[in-house]
Amino acid sequence: MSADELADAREVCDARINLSMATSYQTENGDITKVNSVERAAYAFIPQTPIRSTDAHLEEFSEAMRTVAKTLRQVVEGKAAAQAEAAEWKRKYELEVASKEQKHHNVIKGCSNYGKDKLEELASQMALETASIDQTSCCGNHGICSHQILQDECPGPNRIADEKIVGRKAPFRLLWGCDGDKNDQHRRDFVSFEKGDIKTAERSNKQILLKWESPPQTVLLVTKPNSNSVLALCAEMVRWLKEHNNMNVIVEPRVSKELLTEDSYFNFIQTWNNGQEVKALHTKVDLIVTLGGDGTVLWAGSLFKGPVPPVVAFSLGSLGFMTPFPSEQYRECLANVLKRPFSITLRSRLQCHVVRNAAKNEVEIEEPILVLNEVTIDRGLSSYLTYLECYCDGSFVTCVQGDGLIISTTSGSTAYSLAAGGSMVHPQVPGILFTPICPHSLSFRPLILPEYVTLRVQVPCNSRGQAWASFDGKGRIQLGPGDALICSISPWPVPTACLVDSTTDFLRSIHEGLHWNLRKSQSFDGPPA
Ligand SMILES: NC(=O)c1ccc[n+]([C@@H]2O[C@H](COP(=O)([O-])OP(=O)(O)OC[C@H]3O[C@@H](n4cnc5c(N)ncnc54)[C@H](O)[C@@H]3O)[C@@H](O)[C@H]2O)c1
Ligand SMILES: Nc1ncnc2c1ncn2[C@@H]1O[C@H](COP(=O)(O)OP(=O)(O)OP(=O)(O)O)[C@@H](O)[C@H]1O
Repeated sequence: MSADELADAREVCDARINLSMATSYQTENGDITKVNSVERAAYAFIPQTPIRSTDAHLEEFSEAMRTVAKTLRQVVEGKAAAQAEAAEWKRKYELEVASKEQKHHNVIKGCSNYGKDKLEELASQMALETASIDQTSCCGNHGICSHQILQDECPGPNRIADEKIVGRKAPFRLLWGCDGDKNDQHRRDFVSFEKGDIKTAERSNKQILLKWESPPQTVLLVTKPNSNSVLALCAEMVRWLKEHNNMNVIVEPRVSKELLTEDSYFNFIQTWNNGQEVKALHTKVDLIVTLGGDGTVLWAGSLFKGPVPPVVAFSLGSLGFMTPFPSEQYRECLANVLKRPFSITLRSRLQCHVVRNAAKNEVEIEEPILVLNEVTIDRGLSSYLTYLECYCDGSFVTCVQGDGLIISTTSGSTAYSLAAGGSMVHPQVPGILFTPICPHSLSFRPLILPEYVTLRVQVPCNSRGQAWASFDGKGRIQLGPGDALICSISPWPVPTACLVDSTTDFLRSIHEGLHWNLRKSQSFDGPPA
């Protein structure tokens, strides 16, 4: 070895000694700065020494092996602990099952020895005890309590201990939003949660039938104007109702005049002279008969701001989506409706309020406007985009920028909303349709919201223009910046008589009225599938 080689070897040794000292220093004191300066010196030397590189790899390898060994040891120890714990839980569970069986046996034995009086006494004690056990839990006062059912165990001396076992599931109750406490029985029809298992009511046939308890006596006839054929049929029907059924007939003032001009025979018909009498109509009318198209049904509904008597709609229009009865067979149809039970569709209506300057909370209290089809908020004659802010129960829904918005009932889903791209919805489905008109957006799909929400459509204060609200295509009202329209489902539906039943009539209307999904069938002699 030359003198130079010897000097190099010494430097290597010195550096290795420094490094190991520095490492132990780090372990003992954790002084990172010092270690780093030593490491820097060491690593500066490493490229020059193949010995250092091999040592470092060996150190890393042994460290890795130590880590693997440690992990394996932990796994083995953990598995053993888990097995021991599982065995302990199994033992406890078996003990509990055995003890429960024994107690249950005792209770049944106890029960069979009790007389009826004793059982009643125990049951009432049980109710008292339960009330005192948990004063905060609900027992039907605010909703349906699941633990009302959990308490249905056979009473006996071990009742409280039993309850602990029977009531393993935490009792809970379902509460019903803002309506609070009323009408639990009605709600049980929709959802039950016996023993804490939430279950919806069985889907039986929910077709509603109307059965007269005493014969109907008064008919209101509503007819499409400006039609001689309708007036002729009206006159014929009035005669038949009077002569064959001895019924009182009420018609609109316009129709009364027309009939009396034709023949003084119609002196017996009744009509009204003012709005007060219209308001009282629902107290006198047993049945409404309409002669016309869908517009006449809408018109008849609009005469009733509260309850609506059942409507029998004869078809004398072109589409007749809501007019299932054929006018040529009016005698048979009316005879059936007057004497036998018949199916009805409860068509929900929207009640709409216009609120002026809603931003300042200046609420204008007026009678709501009721619509059977829809309320439309559009740009009217304005050439600007309508800009509308929409809220659902106080939550922001969206801003409409386009020609407008349709808020529709499910009955109205086949009218304007359908033309604007909304879904067709069976009229008995409880919902409100939210359908934009020509939105200037690629992603504005129509929505269907639950029937219990309240919608608020507001023209923002900084809107460039006005908007217009119209109700079943009529009665336009201007909405200025800051004004709002508020709508929700009215408690007063329009009950319409069905020719067959709600579903059959609906499907017949979309097939025959709208030619829904009409397509020539593919011939069978094409290429194999
Ligand atoms: N682009 C459109 O489709 C459009 C535009 C404006 C109004 N309308 C609808 O017209 C209704 C007013 O009806 P009208 O007879 O007084 O006016 P109308 O005489 O202009 O008739 C409108 C058409 O809509 C049909 N229609 C009405 N209600 C329907 C329903 N629930 N289901 C299926 N079709 C229905 C009618 O049979 C008629 O063919 C409004 O409530 C609105 O829904 C539709
Ligand atoms: N009793 C009424 N008084 C005033 N207007 C009515 C009355 N009945 C219907 N109308 C109006 O007359 C218009 C036409 O009525 P309707 O839709 O019933 O007939 P139609 O247009 O011939 O039928 P279809 O719409 O099926 O073609 C509607 O705008 C409706 O509002």
